[in-house]
Amino acid sequence: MNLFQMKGVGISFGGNRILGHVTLSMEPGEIVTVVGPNGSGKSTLLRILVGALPVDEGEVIRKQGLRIGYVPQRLQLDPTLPMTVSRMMRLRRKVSRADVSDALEQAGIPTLANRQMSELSGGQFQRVMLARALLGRPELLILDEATAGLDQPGTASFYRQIEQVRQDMGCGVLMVSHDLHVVMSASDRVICLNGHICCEGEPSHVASAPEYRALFGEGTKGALALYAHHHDHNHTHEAAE
Ligand SMILES: Nc1ncnc2c1ncn2[C@@H]1O[C@H](COP(=O)(O)OP(=O)(O)OP(=O)(O)O)[C@@H](O)[C@H]1O
Repeated sequence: MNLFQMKGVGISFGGNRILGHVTLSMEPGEIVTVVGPNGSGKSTLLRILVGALPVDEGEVIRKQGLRIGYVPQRLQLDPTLPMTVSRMMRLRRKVSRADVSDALEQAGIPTLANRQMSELSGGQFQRVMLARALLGRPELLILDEATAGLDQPGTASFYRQIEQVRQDMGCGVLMVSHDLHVVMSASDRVICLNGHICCEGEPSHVASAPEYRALFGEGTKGALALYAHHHDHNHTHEAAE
């Protein structure tokens, strides 16, 4: 049974058609990444799936009772507001301290429960967001640019954690990412979006597809080289773990 099926989905905002003819489904345990240029409708696609936006065309069928965990693009917290990680995790729903502790463990940050949110590194903050999304034991985990602002080691480490979560919990993972180099190694399937699905398939297939090359550049010889990053300086860095 698919986690969801989107059939011919389209949506417009103020007369502008943002997405059209989107047909997409996912199986349990799959890791699927959506890539595409800015404004190509990636976040809109995720928000449709979460149920936050009604579609104008087509239909979205979710597995009955599908449990979704959502990590939004950016959550702003007032840094002057004292709040521990544990309190933040229990804000929205009634959960036990044991559940919080399990979720933090799953997210790879077992020792952070009593830390202040304002003291966390970017990587640690995103793992708290991940832990929060895991509280409801999702069958589908949806992440919208969860690694935005993290450096390369932080990003790679975050994706390794996602892979671990998938193994431990068996959930499907649908994410939007601009980290093409990691996407290609961390995903089972890549969807290339630009108002419609331009191409999709295994990472190696998508990386060599002309539609993908047209969007992300010809000279990359695949995505791996695209975001190559050389360090010629040293700096101290507080990683997520
Ligand atoms: N609620 C809304 N009302 C009007 N326009 C919207 C709304 N949500 C998104 N849009 C527009 O739809 C288009 C696609 O936005 P979306 O956020 O889905 O793109 P994206 O691919 O996630 O972009 P990015 O990579 O920059 O995050 C943009 O032009 C955006 O301005």
